[in-house]
Amino acid sequence: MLASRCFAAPAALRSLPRCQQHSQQLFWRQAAAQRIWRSYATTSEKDKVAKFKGTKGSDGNYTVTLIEGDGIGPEIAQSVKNIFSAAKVPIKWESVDVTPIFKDGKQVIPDEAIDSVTRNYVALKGPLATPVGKGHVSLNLTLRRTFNLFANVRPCKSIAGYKTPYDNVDTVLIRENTEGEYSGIEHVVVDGVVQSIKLITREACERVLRFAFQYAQDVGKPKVRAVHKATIMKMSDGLFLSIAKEVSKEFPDVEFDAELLDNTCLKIVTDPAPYNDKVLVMPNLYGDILSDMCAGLIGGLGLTPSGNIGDECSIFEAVHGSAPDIAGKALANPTALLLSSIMMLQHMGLMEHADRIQNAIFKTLAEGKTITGDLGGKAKTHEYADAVIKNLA
Ligand SMILES: NC(=O)C1=CN([C@@H]2O[C@H](COP(=O)(O)OP(=O)(O)OC[C@H]3O[C@@H](n4cnc5c(N)ncnc54)[C@H](O)[C@@H]3O)[C@@H](O)[C@H]2O)C=CC1
Ligand SMILES: O=C(O)CCC(=O)C(=O)O
Ligand SMILES: [Mg+2]
Repeated sequence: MLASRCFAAPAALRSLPRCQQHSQQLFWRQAAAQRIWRSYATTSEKDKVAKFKGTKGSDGNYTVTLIEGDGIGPEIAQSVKNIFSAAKVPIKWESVDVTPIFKDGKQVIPDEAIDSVTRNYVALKGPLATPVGKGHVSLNLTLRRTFNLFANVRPCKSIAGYKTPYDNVDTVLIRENTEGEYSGIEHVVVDGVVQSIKLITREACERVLRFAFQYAQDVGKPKVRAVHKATIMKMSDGLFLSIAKEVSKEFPDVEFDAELLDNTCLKIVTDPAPYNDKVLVMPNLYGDILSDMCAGLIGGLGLTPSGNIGDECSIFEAVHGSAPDIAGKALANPTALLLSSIMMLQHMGLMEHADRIQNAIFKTLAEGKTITGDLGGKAKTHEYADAVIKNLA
């Protein structure tokens, strides 16, 4: 179905040489799915936006797509399901499998999965493993592009009661989520020489930067800082930076500055406190790396959530991957996926449920009696989830 949908790749891509366009075909074809415009003739703008934040069925439940994912995915997804069920959250999960299938000689995500997210607007996703080198392209990236989830919001906040070298980390990183170094446009120039293209477009920069300024305003962070390396990538990061300056003029109440990525890395691990009043916004790969680094400041990848936000659909997922080293052993910390599901509930406007579950998570972590191995505890994944359920009371 996807392959047959007509979708024009952006002009910036069409102008690339043929061989480079080719490696992008999967992404752009799947991006066609988010072009299946629905008719809003009878829907007001306000209703339209509300609709994208989940639709309530006649039984009072919202249907949310669930992609359990690989490795530790099913174990941590089970914790979320158990806790949501105990907390009587009005959500019905629609589980889908995104294992790529061959279609017209290409590997694509099954239509059922694409259709489910398109229909429900909101999804929770476990980690999806990407093979190193040869093999299918990242399904994480494919999903982000398919649904045009242009902003990846990655908050990272110290957990009360869990001691790390810093008690006061409160960073928010917003990562451009559809292009940049993740574009996957690579080819062999001659034997022994390969080229990888960092594609940056004005359109994608503008939308993520505008989102970052708006986000800062909405959550009361007074500053936005663009993190870049425009000293070296003068054209690509240079474009990102110059658009950041332009967009900043639309938000006179938000202070704007910029910092070189390597300097940010040094300064944030030396003292994260000066970053608490800022939203950091950056090209794709920088956000990927910096968000894992920030997770290290508060206790690791078991604790950091994220949201992939688009104009229509949104997919919430942990920052971490499939953790093959601990998969199937009930050692995984489900907190990161749980906090992602809290971001999802907040996005859907289900604030009371979000607060109640979040309080139970933080109480369980602060008590420190039933925490998982990554945090120095002995609890199995399900034992921690059971402790959270007890703390819902
Ligand atoms: N968004 C996604 O779905 C992501 C997928 N990946 C994929 O995951 C696979 C594995 O990648 P890695 O580099 O090993 O990164 P990873 O994030 O899966 O694991 C890194 C380290 O953190 C630990 N860890 C991660 N999550 C944890 C949790 N919830 N509880 C306790 N410990 C946890 C792991 O045991 C491992 O030691 C790769 O195939 C990669 O492509 C990686 C990052 C994000
Ligand atoms: O798709 C992948 O394999 C990696 C994704 C990733 O590391 C991330 O989104 O943070
Ligand atoms: Mg990553």
